[in-house]
Amino acid sequence: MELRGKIRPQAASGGVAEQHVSQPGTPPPPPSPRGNVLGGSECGRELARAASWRTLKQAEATKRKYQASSEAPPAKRRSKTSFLPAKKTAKEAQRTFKGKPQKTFSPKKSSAGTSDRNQEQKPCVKTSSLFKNNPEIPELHRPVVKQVQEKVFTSDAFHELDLHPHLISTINTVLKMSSMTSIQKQSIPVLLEGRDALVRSQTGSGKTLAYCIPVVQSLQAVKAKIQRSDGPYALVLVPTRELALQSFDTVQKLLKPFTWIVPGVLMGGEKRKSEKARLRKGINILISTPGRLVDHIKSTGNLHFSRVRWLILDEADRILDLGFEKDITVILNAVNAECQSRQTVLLSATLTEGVTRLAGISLHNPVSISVLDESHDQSNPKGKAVLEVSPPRTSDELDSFAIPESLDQHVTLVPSKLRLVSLAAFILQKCKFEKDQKMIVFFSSCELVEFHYNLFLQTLLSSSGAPAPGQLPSASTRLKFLRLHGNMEQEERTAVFQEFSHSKTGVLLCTDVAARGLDLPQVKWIVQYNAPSSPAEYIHRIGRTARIGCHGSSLLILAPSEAEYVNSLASHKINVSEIKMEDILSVLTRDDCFKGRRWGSQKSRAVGPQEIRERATVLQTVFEDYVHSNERRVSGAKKGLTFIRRPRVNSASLKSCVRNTQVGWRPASPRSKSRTNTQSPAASRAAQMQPAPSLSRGKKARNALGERGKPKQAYRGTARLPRKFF
Ligand SMILES: Nc1ncnc2c1ncn2[C@@H]1O[C@H](COP(=O)(O)OP(=O)(O)OP(=O)(O)O)[C@@H](O)[C@H]1O
Repeated sequence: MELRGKIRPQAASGGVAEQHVSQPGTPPPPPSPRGNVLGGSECGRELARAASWRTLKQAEATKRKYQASSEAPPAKRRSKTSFLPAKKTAKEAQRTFKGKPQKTFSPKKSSAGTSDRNQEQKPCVKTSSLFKNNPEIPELHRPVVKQVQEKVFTSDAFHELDLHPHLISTINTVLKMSSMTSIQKQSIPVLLEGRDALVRSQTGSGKTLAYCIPVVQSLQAVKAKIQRSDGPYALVLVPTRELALQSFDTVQKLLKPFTWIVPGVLMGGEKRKSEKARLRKGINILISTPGRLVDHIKSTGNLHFSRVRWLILDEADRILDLGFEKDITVILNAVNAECQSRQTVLLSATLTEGVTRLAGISLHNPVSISVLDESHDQSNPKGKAVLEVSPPRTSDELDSFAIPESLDQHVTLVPSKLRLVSLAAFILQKCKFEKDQKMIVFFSSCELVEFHYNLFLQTLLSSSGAPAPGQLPSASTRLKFLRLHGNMEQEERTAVFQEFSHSKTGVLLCTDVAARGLDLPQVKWIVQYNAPSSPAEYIHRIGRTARIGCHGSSLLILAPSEAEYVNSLASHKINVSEIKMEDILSVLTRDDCFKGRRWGSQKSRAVGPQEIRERATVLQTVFEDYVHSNERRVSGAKKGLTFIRRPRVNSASLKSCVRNTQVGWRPASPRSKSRTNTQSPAASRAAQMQPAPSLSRGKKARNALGERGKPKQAYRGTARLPRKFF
């Protein structure tokens, strides 16, 4: 089976054509009409450099030369094992741009609709050379820090607590749990005493039951039996719809023996009318996303809070971060107006400044509950929970997050042009060549998820045994791709969430909509294709694996210029070990469909860096062909790359390095309104509309939302993105 790409494997080593390297005083060549829309998040100027600034003459001459010898053009290498060729000399760069005007190549010439034979006759001028002119990958000098660890399980059984026997038997028989986790053991008795609390423990340690059990225990004990028409006794606020469904499911199970208490869920994307009808009938434990609850507070006459005894904010720091403060204020005002005393509980694996601030608003004399290990807290040698009256912690403690012991964290430094093939190679390695792997890949925007989902679906995946045109010959029936983001219809979101939850394998491409709280069983790998917006988000993303004592791994993909991000993680006591990009790409040698032409006839040739480069280029070519085969795909790719979120970093130097690499099609100056010749028209318009980068979190971030919560303009400041982005 022939690949559809027009570049012949000879070009794989990257020697066919030269790329533009900016030299002082050298006029830039005209932009290619196509540009290279691939290459991951740091497309911007790097992407522009990667575009095909080549003359037809040069390409044809090179092709003739190597076709004659049926040899691949020689790759310039620094050393035998290096994947990154030496930088161009000034002379070489001059040779590239002096002389006749540069010609560019029409997208039509690369149309995927043309036959293979036609393609062979066309000049091999299509793909930018993947392995040339990449930034050097720095040595990663990561500081080794001692991570904060928590003990997950205790040997204490639920029946040791003073709970209703039916509740205990439901926990044992329906949830199939017998012993408590550390955070449950510490929280349940305190919450049953009626105290407000801040609960912090690592991801996947059982915080949901830590609040659900006390709520159910206390409500079933209310003397005059609760009536459905009484309305809410407990309000549970969560940041995402999927988490709302998940929490509702847990509450529903716990309520099995207490049928007179009615749980209910309200969330965006559902029909308001039917929610109103359910509210009218009565919901006693109400689980909701803040926005939808505010909707009902404003428009549903019969929503009363006079009986509210519990207010629970799960993932409380997220609720604050995403600009929900205004919603929370409306909710608190509505609740306070009708009920004077209630118990408030905030939970999160990352108790941050934000949560503490929120605690200042709504908690009364709160207890801080967390589980720390003995090494972290010398005054607590047995690793018992720490119960304190707030303000509870030093800033060092607040900045360090516990990570599950059985979670192996990795990082890899990959130049922008190689990000896509590296991601694809990693997915193939884990989910095609290894058995029963379930993986989540995080991207920074809905558009990026859509783009990669469609790309992988069309190129890596086969529904039947035989690959369709445009697919790799190795397209696998074993691979399964799913996607989840905030721009999907709710029905589809729910279906995907359920499918991935119940599936043993599969790759879920998603935004941070899946980063918080979701309990998706058997996930083995978490990949972060775009750096998270903060260390806290890093913790929550990787926390989708290694839950409740299971083993899991994570991989963070960074650009060479983002290497310092590893230090930023270390300052929060997060340890990552490096995987070399070469090792990720080397998986391509396990699949003969990536063979370049010259290796085809040499069966016993040893696998070396040159062959890996060649195979990576074959894969990249398939991707580029797919994208360039129609305008819609090109614009989809550009759209995806327009909204790149930068990681939230503390040091000024890191901020500037991230600014230079993370954002796509961004003018050099963040405030500049001029359109650079690397910008797409849409991106240019978006750049002109963007709010000042000084916009900060919360209230200001909401300015980017339209009336109905839709982004009304491109939002690319340093602030957190509005929640609609996820
Ligand atoms: N006592 C227990 N024994 C066994 N499994 C438990 C116990 N408590 C909770 N679990 C299971 O552990 C998993 C993680 O629980 P949960 O989702 O509540 O964690 P979490 O701390 O809220 O995580 P996150 O911080 O990611 O939201 C769930 O599958 C839950 O059913």
